[in-house]
Amino acid sequence: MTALLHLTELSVTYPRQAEPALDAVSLDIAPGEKLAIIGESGSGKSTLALALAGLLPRGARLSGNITWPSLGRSARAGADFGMVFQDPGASLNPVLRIGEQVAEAAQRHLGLDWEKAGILALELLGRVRIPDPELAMRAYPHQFSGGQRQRIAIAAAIAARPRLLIADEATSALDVLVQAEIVALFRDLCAADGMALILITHDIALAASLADRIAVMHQARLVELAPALQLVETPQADYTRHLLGTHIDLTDTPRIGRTVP
Ligand SMILES: Nc1ncnc2c1ncn2[C@@H]1O[C@H](COP(=O)(O)OP(=O)(O)OP(=O)(O)O)[C@@H](O)[C@H]1O
Repeated sequence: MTALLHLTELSVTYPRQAEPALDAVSLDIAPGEKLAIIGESGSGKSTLALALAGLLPRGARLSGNITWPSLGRSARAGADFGMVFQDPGASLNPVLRIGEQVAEAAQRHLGLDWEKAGILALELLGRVRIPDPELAMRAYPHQFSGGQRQRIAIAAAIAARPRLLIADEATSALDVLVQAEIVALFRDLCAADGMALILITHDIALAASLADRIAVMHQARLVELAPALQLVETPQADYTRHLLGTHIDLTDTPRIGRTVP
């Protein structure tokens, strides 16, 4: 199958830094694939996401290649890929009504008129299970809980039907129940729309329960990339074994549904 996204030897060095924050990372993502990227704080996960979204700060040096083989051209932010972050406040405008924010994404990227974009926004709010979408369209971000704001940010990010959603710690600030709902939403969106997902997380159990494959980052490098259960059950890299050993007790992780030998 033609890859959706292909990274070759991608490296990033931030201004005034001697060491790269991302060091020669190569990987493919298939259309519809759910890839989790795990690793300790500072290992380069967000840098990878920012690099492929074209959002690195000015002065950052990027080398290597990012191609989108199944698109046959470079990807457009918002249209071909969307992003959601840990803080939905980063992507929602506090003084714009929810309906306008979601409709604006549809209008801009799909070229819909306001009326059609509004109808789509209403449908999207229903799809991400915001209660009473009609009322929500006229409300402002502060009138919603953190979990609901994250759902709204997801609705805006998927308004243009992107081929890829990048979720950078998008569930880490939420309580466990709300987190599970957002994860179920990601799963539904990928299954229904064939959308691919890059899920950046510290939570190995979450990665193992949702992702098709898991990439492990350590000190700017990709140290292991394997199907999720294989990586959890038979990790190859010493660092992955260390991470699994220190961060979760897999014998006590019902979300994975298996135990490590
Ligand atoms: N704008 C920046 N300028 C300079 N250094 C940066 C910048 N952003 C990140 N870094 C550094 O790059 C390295 C990788 O950071 P990055 O945020 O990609 O890691 P991460 O794995 O996403 O961490 P976390 O899980 O804490 O978000 C770290 O050493 C970090 O301090």
